[in-house]
Amino acid sequence: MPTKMDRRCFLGATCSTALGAGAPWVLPSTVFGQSSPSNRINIGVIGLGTRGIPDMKVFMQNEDVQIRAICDVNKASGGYRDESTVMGLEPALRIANQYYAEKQKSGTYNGVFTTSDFRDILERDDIDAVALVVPDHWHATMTRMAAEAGKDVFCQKPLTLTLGEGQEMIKTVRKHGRVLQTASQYRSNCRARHACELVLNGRIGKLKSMRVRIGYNNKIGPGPGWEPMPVPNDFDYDMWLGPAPRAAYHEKRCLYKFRFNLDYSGGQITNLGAHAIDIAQWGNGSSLTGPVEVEGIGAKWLPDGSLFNTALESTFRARYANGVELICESSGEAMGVRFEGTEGWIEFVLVGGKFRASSKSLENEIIGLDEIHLPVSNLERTFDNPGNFYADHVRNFLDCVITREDPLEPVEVGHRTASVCHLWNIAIKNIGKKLNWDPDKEKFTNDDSANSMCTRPTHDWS
Ligand SMILES: NC(=O)C1=CN([C@@H]2O[C@H](COP(=O)(O)OP(=O)(O)OC[C@H]3O[C@@H](n4cnc5c(N)ncnc54)[C@H](OP(=O)(O)O)[C@@H]3O)[C@@H](O)[C@H]2O)C=CC1
Ligand SMILES: O=C1CO[C@H](CO)[C@@H](O)[C@@H]1O
Repeated sequence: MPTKMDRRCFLGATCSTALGAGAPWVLPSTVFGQSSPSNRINIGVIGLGTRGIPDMKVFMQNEDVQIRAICDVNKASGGYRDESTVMGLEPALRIANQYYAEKQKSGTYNGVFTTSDFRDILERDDIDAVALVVPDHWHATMTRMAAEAGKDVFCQKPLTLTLGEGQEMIKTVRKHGRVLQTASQYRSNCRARHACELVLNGRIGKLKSMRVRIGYNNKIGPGPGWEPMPVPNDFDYDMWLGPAPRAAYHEKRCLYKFRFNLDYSGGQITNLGAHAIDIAQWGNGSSLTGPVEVEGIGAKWLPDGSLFNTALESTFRARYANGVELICESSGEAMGVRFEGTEGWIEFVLVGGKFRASSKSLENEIIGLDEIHLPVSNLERTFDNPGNFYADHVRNFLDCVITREDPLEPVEVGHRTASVCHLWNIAIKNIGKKLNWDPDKEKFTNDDSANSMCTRPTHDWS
């Protein structure tokens, strides 16, 4: 007999109508029999930095996965988020070879293909899917090319660099019948899902507002007058820049810090907003749409000419067609989302995965069979033990590669989450203006200059 919490997760899985996300159909991995090599899902990992090496390990630990190929423009260096850890192509290759050598008990393994040009991976017939763990300015281009090459895609968040990229990605992924999972892994967290199901089922009355907190910039960049640095040996800087504008090299432009330059990312607004706003969108039932009005309340930047040009901190407000208000701000408190309703509140703190609510009994609340249930990636998880939900999110992708169902965060949903982050960035460049946003047409209806910020020219890198 399932416990209360077991039962809730179980119901969530089986009754899912997947508000804003395709219903998952989780196939047991026994479908692969002995996981014979011919039945394995062959993966290429592109980008082996701060997140890429951990992602490769998560994929590798699935019995039915074979890492066939890896790609990075950097052979090896330190200076990523954890400055002293050496990452890049060579350390990743050592990790993969050692893993497979130990598994085969042969002592050696040399079966992983390496390259600094991701197109070499896309043209291989033996690759089923790619994990794109590269800076944000590459996500759209690599997704499009991977889909055209017939590969399924696990793409890191934020799915896009600009608002304009999303529809093209959706079109290409759907045209080629590919599975795409956005790596906003909190949708695989049992507590985040419970919070959203409670909100969607009216347990805090009518939802009035959502308060999102994200962190401040966590790195320091050089100020005005910074001096370019020589491009390191064994680093293909042109291929790192790719579709972004040409720019003089500085180590703080790359290696994790790309987040703080608008040519490659959107600062913490897109970096962390892609997690926290994703959960707000889920709980509001707006995963496939967006707000109708947005407003920048305040922002601080570094002096002009600094290498880092994303907002240091900011506050943003938006309103949805259902009347719900979204208030987002930079904060020293742990990243979180607080849903406030007419009869109570619920908060999900992403860092540490904590659930808080106006009433303790909400933790144990059961969602009935005839109520709204959100999709689940791992039926075993319970509220008391959300487990390794990142691994569950990856597994959900792999299951969908087999079943051809949509995963928890398909391309449309990843695009809409990223869009709210981009609206935040555009709004804080237009402080004092209330911008009306048409989420169907994906256009501002009262400001042409804001519309011009939805797309950017790209460099012809090929
Ligand atoms: N879901 C999550 O929790 C997390 C998601 N992320 C996301 O992952 C992505 C990567 O971030 P992160 O790992 O921190 O960044 P890093 O800079 O640490 O790593 C990115 C890697 O990709 C390499 N790279 C860049 N361009 C190319 C290219 N054209 N072909 C092959 N490799 C390339 C980089 O090379 P080089 O070493 O030379 O810079 C680097 O090794 C981001 O979109 C980020 O938002 C990151 C952390 C957590
Ligand atoms: O997605 C992410 C999760 O958290 C990290 C910070 O701790 C981010 O930098 C990263 O991009």
